[in-house]
Amino acid sequence: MRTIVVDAVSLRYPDRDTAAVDQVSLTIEAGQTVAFVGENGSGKSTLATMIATLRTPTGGTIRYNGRPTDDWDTDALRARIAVVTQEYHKWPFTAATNIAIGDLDVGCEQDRIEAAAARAVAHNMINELPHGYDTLLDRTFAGGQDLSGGQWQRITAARGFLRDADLLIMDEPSSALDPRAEDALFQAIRDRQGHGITILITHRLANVRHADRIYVLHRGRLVEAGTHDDLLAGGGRYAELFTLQAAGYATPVSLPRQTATLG
Ligand SMILES: Nc1ncnc2c1ncn2[C@@H]1O[C@H](COP(=O)(O)OP(=O)(O)OP(=O)(O)O)[C@@H](O)[C@H]1O
Repeated sequence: MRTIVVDAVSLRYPDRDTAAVDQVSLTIEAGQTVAFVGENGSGKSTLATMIATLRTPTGGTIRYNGRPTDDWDTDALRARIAVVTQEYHKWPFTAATNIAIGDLDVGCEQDRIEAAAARAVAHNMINELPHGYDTLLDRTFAGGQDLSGGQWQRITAARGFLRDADLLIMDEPSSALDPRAEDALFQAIRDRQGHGITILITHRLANVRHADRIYVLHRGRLVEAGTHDDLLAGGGRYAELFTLQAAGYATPVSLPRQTATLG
């Protein structure tokens, strides 16, 4: 994929008075990692799902390599796109099948599944399950096992890496991950930089510093765009949100002087 052009794209949900995404224009070049940031409800996921061809804009056009999405064979286009969201499905199949679920029609070798799991910090965790990759991830079956939220999120991220897609969209991929897993996942996302296009949506702004371009959305509109350094220097909304979050981490932790008495 050489370019994705988003040209004055809008989307208004049928039951809403205002547009969730309002006349947004941006261009993503081959190999770029870009981030969509902004407060809750600012339109990040809606914009990403339109770019992933999962929703149709109510205004404007999206072009892949210069051709509007309508001119593409939808299945062929979607086969080049992988989307990881917070709302994942838990399939009552093995760990391996849960990772390969979107690509079963093309067949997946075990080593590819394991490589994707490793990038998603899931490989060791799966190996520790009673039957490794063959463990059934559903407790209602004999020998089956459920996973924690963070473990499921790793399986979901592995689904995204498996396809080695031209475009990978990661929408809050780390909300349930522990700090070590989160750091490793974002390193794997950074490793794509210069190869495929990655769109990253996250509220943890420390993780978007390396993005080639950061797009800031507010009430559906694109209000700022630039690198982390550009946006910090600009002193706008991104700088405000980043500084607010960084201050939370910089504050020294003061332990309470007295231990609360239980009972
Ligand atoms: N299926 C839907 N039907 C109606 N309105 C929706 C739907 N999905 C989202 N919205 C509305 O569209 C707006 C943008 O939502 P969206 O999920 O794109 O924001 P977001 O920036 O991704 O938010 P968050 O940070 O909370 O994930 C919000 O006002 C939301 O309430």
